[in-house]
This record gives sequence, C-alpha cells and structure tokens, in this order.
Amino acid sequence: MSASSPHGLLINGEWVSTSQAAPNTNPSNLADVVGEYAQGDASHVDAAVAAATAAFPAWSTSGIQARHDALDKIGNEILARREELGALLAREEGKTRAEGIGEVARAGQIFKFFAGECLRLAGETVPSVRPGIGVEVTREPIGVVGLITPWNFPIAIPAWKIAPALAFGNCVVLKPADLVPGSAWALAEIIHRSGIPAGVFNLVMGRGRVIGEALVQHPGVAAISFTGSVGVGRGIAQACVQNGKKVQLEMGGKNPQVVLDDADLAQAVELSAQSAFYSTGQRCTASSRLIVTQGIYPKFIEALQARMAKIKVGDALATGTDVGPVVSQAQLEQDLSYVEIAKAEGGDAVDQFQRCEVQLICLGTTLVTGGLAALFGTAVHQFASLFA
Ligand SMILES: NC(=O)C1=CN([C@@H]2O[C@H](COP(=O)(O)OP(=O)(O)OC[C@H]3O[C@@H](n4cnc5c(N)ncnc54)[C@H](O)[C@@H]3O)[C@@H](O)[C@H]2O)C=CC1
Ligand SMILES: O=Cc1ccc(S(=O)(=O)O)cc1
Repeated sequence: MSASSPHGLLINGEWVSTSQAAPNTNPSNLADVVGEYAQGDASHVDAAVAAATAAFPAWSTSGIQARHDALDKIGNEILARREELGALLAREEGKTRAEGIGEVARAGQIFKFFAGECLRLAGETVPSVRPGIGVEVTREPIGVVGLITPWNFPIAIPAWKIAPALAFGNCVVLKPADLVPGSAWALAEIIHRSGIPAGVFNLVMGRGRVIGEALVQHPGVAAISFTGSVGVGRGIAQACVQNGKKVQLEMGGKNPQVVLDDADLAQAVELSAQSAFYSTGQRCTASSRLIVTQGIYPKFIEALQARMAKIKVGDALATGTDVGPVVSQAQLEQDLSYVEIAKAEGGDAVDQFQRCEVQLICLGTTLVTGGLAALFGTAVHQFASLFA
C-alpha cells in the first residue's frame, strides 16, 4: 500500500495495510478525524520482529558514521517541519500548538543529540587485581528492542527511545499509544525516508493488549522500554523477568510542590500554575499536590486563584488557548473521579472548574483546598489539570 490514508504499519521497509483501522480523533473537536490508522495483530508483531532480527547483524556493524548520518538527517527533518508536525500533535493529543511545536523540536534535538553520541561511543579499560590481566568494558547492542509509548508525548517519548536504540546499533519495533498514532506515523515516515536499511525500524500500531503484549512475550525481542501506567508497567516487568528480557520502565509519579513562608510569592504562584495546569497536567513532571506552610497559605491561595482565572482553556489549535482539552473521554472521567476523591478526602471547595462546549473534552483548571495532608493520600498519578 502507499503511505496515504489509512496509514499503514511499517514492516521491513514496506507500508503494510491491515484488515482493521481505527480513527484518530481530535479531542478539541470530536467531529474532526485526523486520519485512519491501521491496527495490527500478533502476526504483524511476528513479521516486524523477524525483519528487525534479520536487519540486526548488518546494522549493528554498520559503523558509527553511518548511524550518525541517519540520525542527524532524521533530526534535521523533524526540526525543519516542527510547525507542521507540532500542529498535527496538538490536533491529535490536545496540547496547545506552542506546546506541540516545542515537543516536536525536542524530538528533533533528541535525534541530533544521539547522532552525536554515535561518534563518541566509548568503553573503559581498567586494571585487574590479577597481575598481567586487563579488563575491557565495551558497550554492545542487544538486538531487537520493543518500544511501547504513551499518549501524552506522542513524538518526544518515541524519540527518547528510538534514537538511543538505533544509535547503539539495535533494531526497533515501535508500538505507539492507540490514542495518538499520527505523530508516531509521521516520525516513522521520516525514519523510513532517511535511508536506514529495511527492517532496522518498524512501526506496529494497535491495541496495547494485542500489540504490546505480543511484543513483551515475543522470544525474538531482547528488551522492552515502556512508558505508561503503573498497572501495565508492573505486568510488563513481571513478564520480562520471566522471559529473561531486559526492561526499562517509566511509570506514574506524584509530584508535590512545596511553598514555604519565605517563598517569592509571584514566582511560587507562576511555577505552581504552570506546573499543574499547562499541558493539561498530562505530563510526568506535572505537580498535582501542593504543600503550603501556614504563614503564606492565604495570600498564596488567593494569588493562585487569580492566576488560574487568567488561564484560557479551549481548542488546542486556537490562538490564545493556554490549556487544551483532556486527551480522551476516558481520561476526562478518570480526572473527574480524582476531583471526587479529593473532595471525599477532606477538600473544602473546588474553586475553579470549567467545562467547555459540547465538542471539547475539557477539564479546565481545578484547585481543591484544605485538608492537604489527607488529600490524595494514595500515590495516584492523576494526569489532570488539578491541584489538591
Ligand atoms: N509517566 C508517564 O509519562 C505516563 C503515565 N501514564 C499514566 O497512566 C494512566 C493511563 O494512561 P494509559 O494510556 O491508559 O496508559 P497505559 O499504560 O494503558 O498505556 C501506555 C502504553 O502501553 C500500551 N499497553 C496497554 N496495555 C498494555 C499491555 N497489557 N501490554 C503491553 N502494552 C500495553 C498502550 O497501548 C500504550 O501504548 C494515565 O492517566 C497516567 O496516570 C500514562 C502515560 C504516560
Ligand atoms: O511525560 C513527561 C515528559 C515527557 C517528555 C518531556 S520532553 O519533551 O522530552 O522534555 C518532558 C516530560
């Protein structure tokens, strides 16, 4: 098939169509379908792993200059197309256009950084305790790596994982998040045209329980790198240990922001507002818990509420929007359930809360005050523009 819609899988350097495809919907406007994207099954994982396995001997010995040149070229194209790809990202994920462009630029820089790393591959020689014996430490590729990525950074997190894997001579099967296949597909298309050999990089889109699990269970996959929820990550860790695979996990976090009596009020308010609400709070580094000492508490809360009132929530692509929609209806429902938990755990009031027009999946910005020690006692990674 061609690279046109429905967007196919990339296996062994070929675009592959499937019997199933899924729409990629704009969370700012549910009537806007970004595109149809192929949904693979376990047989596509088998084919992608076989292609990557076949490509591995040549790629892993291809030389650092060839790998540098490929990654540098990919990085340059991403950077040159940052506006277009940033708009696509904002359209499919709901972060604002500026945030989308910033993320795309970051992805381009990541490829260029790892292009540089190809050229300074180093090892170590260390003396042994046994006379006349030397110890040499070298870094070697491990084979085929399966990369499973989340929806909140649809291009930067794939870039974090793909670029170093390729730089050090591994071959890749990427399974992007089902909600946001568009940015990953665009990235795959750029990688495909960069001239890297067929099979070195493969894209298999589809459901986590189908494609993700098939990758994790596949005997031909030497390592898995995963970013996503705690529950899924735990299951992946167990399966990888059982199957003798290397595994790298980045899962939920719960980031508190501490504001002490002697804080610079304006700076503390700005950092808190940016950290909690921008990117719709859908960021591993977002703060979701505020710990404020008593001396500054009243003026801090008042100033934070005034700052929140200025945040414009709306269509991610519209001029002037500060905070775009929540990524999906399911995530919105999860976010709303956290507001209820916060209230049930002793929150006094929901001070700011906006829901947008029918077409928008929006949470708005929410602050729950009071009972701070009790609030969200569980280590929930809430991913909502919500401060408790
Ligand atoms: N630390 C972070 O950056 C992230 C944290 N999260 C947290 O996870 C919550 C839920 O987000 P989800 O998208 O539902 O995360 P998720 O963990 O379900 O999905 C992440 C990736 O894993 C895949 N996946 C799902 N089930 C799988 C399975 N059984 N085996 C292998 N792969 C599987 C998904 O298709 C996706 O590509 C968020 O609300 C947030 O709290 C989500 C994304 C990123
Ligand atoms: O989810 C957390 C996250 C993901 C990506 C980045 S960056 O764009 O690479 O800086 C930051 C935070």
